Amino acid sequence: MLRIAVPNKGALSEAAATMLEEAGYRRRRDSKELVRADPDNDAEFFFLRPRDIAVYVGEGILDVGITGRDLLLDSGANAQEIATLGFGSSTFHYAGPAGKFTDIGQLEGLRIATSYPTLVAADLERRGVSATPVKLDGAVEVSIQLGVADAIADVVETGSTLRAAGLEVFGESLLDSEGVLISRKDTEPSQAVQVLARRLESVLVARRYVLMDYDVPTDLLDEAIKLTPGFESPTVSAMHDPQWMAVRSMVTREDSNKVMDALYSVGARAILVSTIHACRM
Ligand SMILES: Nc1ncnc2c1ncn2[C@@H]1O[C@H](COP(=O)(O)OP(=O)(O)OP(=O)(O)O)[C@@H](O)[C@H]1O
Ligand SMILES: O=P(O)(O)OC[C@H]1O[C@H](OP(=O)(O)OP(=O)(O)O)[C@H](O)[C@@H]1O
Ligand SMILES: [Mg+2]
Repeated sequence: MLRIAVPNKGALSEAAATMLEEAGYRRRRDSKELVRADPDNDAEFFFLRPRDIAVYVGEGILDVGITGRDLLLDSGANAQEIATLGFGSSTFHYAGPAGKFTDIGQLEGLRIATSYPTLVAADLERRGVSATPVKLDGAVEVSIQLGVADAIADVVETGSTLRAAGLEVFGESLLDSEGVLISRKDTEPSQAVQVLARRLESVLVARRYVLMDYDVPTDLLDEAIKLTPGFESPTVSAMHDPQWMAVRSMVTREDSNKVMDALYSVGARAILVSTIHACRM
């Protein structure tokens, strides 16, 4: 039985649940359910605080989990990233009152409020800056105004929380984070974990790519398939009329309209795009 840790709430929970559902796993019935059996997939889901997930996985209590890279690093848990999941992206930055700081070195001797004290302490040490992390659970943007800190270090997604508090980032970001699949460090992920990872990777591919079909005059085939090289190689099929060929290939969703325009210019016709419901690459 594969035991999987999933964020029970917060910024990662909805996207994680949707992705698992698309990967064929059972979704929980309501947001209060903390354990969900999925016998069809020989799996059991545990809905936990994302901050705690790395600890359960690092201890080997649960086999695999979904959390944020920033939370994984801050936990110091014995867990490793085995896949990136393409949601929950954020950056992690130092910030202070607008105009006050330009350089991380200016934090020497100051207090820095953060919900990620381990991450921040490690970053300061690496930079040789001696400052004091002040651990807060959240709403760290207001801590400067309340006099418990001189600067903050926090997750920045759109930047609107910082702006609303009259703060701005300074210095380089500490890290770029996103949702990740994690397993215990120094242990080869089991077959079942590898199947889960492959299913999740397939969801990303199915979201990112479309299937493109078109007909092209046989003498223009080589020119057309340069525009749609696909993964391994495009599928080229004969048509009833020998002057035409049919081509099928995967194209990134993002590029699909440009590719269709270019194919049309080359002479391709009946260009069709379909979504990929599921795949294994
Ligand atoms: N706008 C965002 N705010 C907070 N976390 C975000 C955001 N965008 C992405 N994340 C990521 O989500 C994870 C934090 O999830 P968590 O559930 O702890 O935060 P939260 O949504 O702030 O929940 P909480 O209600 O406990 O504050 C981190 O990996 C973080 O990088
Ligand atoms: O750059 P933004 O798009 O504004 O997002 C980042 C903000 O969102 C999160 O806070 P959250 O709303 O989770 O509240 P919290 O501080 O209590 O965790 C995070 O801690 C930042 O404060
Ligand atoms: Mg939060």
